[in-house]
Amino acid sequence: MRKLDELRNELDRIDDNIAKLINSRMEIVEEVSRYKLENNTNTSDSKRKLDIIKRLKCNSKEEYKTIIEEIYKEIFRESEKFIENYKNNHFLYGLIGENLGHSWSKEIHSEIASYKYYLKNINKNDLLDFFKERKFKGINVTMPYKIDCIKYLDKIDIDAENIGAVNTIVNEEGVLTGYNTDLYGFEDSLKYFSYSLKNKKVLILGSGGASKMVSEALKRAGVSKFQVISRFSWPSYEDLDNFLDYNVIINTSPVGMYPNNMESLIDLSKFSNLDFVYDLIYNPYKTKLILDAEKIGVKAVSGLYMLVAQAYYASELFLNKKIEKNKISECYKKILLSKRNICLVGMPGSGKSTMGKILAETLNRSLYDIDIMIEEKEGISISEIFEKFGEEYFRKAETEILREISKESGAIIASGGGSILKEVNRDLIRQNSFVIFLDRPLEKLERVGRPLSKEPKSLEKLFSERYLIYKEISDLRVSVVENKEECLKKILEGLKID
Ligand SMILES: Nc1ncnc2c1ncn2[C@@H]1O[C@H](COP(=O)(O)OP(=O)(O)OP(=O)(O)O)[C@@H](O)[C@H]1O
Ligand SMILES: O=C(O)C1=C[C@@H](O)[C@@H](O)[C@H](O)C1
Ligand SMILES: [Mg+2]
Repeated sequence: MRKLDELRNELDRIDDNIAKLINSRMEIVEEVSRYKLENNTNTSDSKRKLDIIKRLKCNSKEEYKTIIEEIYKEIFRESEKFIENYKNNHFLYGLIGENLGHSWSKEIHSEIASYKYYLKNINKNDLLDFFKERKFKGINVTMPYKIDCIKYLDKIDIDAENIGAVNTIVNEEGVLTGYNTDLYGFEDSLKYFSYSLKNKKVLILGSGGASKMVSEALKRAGVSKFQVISRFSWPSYEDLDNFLDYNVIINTSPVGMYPNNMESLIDLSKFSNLDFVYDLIYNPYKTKLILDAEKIGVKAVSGLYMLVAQAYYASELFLNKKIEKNKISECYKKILLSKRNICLVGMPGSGKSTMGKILAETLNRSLYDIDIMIEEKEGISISEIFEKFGEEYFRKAETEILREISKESGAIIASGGGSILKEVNRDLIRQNSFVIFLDRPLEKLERVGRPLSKEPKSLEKLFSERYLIYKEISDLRVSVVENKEECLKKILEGLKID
């Protein structure tokens, strides 16, 4: 038998190795912490932990299995503690709320200032601890905590107090002050879009924190009358007939917000004096309410500019310094460009798939080629779908796919040539897309494998039926030059991307 000293020396060597390995493990855990902070991911994955313990026990001697289990439980506990602490210590600037998957605030703040800004989902039950610890320097607050958070503050700014909701909190040496920069963002947006609410009769849809903010803004703007419409009390959406002479509708409710795109509770055509619609929602860029307003020629504004402007004012408060005002419109334009899809429309064979692919590669964005997606789903070619099931079947499949794809942000969409014939498809495309019409001379259009334009005569007919619709739906018309690189250049110039 070996002597005790000898055995202890052996243990020391093994411990050195274990400590080295634990250090290496913790370095990875630190990377995981960073990843989880950046991506707003929750810490614990119980199934994964159980699987690991099971695997490690499999590789261990029968009499050591429990030891392995206990040691690993401890390693997991400590690692989780480390991750939680890391996330709390590094969450200096950011947004708290309940479902932040939809938020664009991270990108916006990184355009406006140089601090790192993170998103943090918090459960109602953890709110108290979060504010007790108060490790952050400056945060934004969104649904559903804009009202609830007030009780944790030490001070509240007068405008936020009048509104009764807070979206910005600054921590100055442990003292928390609440502000409402949504108000200033909203007011700025009206100036940017040159609309004055003075002497207007305004309907506000929704009765939450954002509705309170808009009510305050309306008082400050000197509106002649305003009315909040709420699902829960009088007047509700059933009572709208009493307000059909109103001039302005402002939606502060989440109806129509991603992922419930295309929902609206209002029939705008009934309103006789409507001249302005404002939807505070920014994803989708154009809600159904906005698309409907545009269709009847009513000026309509989306929530994106306001979102950028409120972030700008929050940034000034976080940093306690002035930031150049032109940052707002610069950032607005950048975010609009990066978050809107680019949808290519045009005649069959005009180059939508080809230029879509090149654009996606150049801009490093996802590509959705609707025709290809239908072929993949059905397992046969477009020509075969037409032959076997007819055009109506194809059109249905096209709308179904568009309904999902058009909710995306920042993607390239190669649409089917005839998709713009249906109003629902036009709405789906326009909600989030910058639409580019690839206008290619008739004689250059490829006709092979395209059931509706096989014959020259039918191609001419399609052209006369569709040309005006392509022009009307598009934000940009590009005359296709017979050189793909030149064509790409023209598209990028139109988009103003260098
Ligand atoms: N700018 C261009 N210069 C030269 N050739 C081009 C250009 N754009 C597309 N092409 C060619 O034109 C043909 C048709 O292009 P493509 O298949 O991309 O059209 P499409 O609009 O997607 O058609 P469909 O509506 O049938 O899906 C292809 O052979 C492609 O290589
Ligand atoms: O969705 C978002 O990212 C936000 C929405 C509004 O509540 C803002 O007040 C908040 O600052 C950020
Ligand atoms: Mg194509």
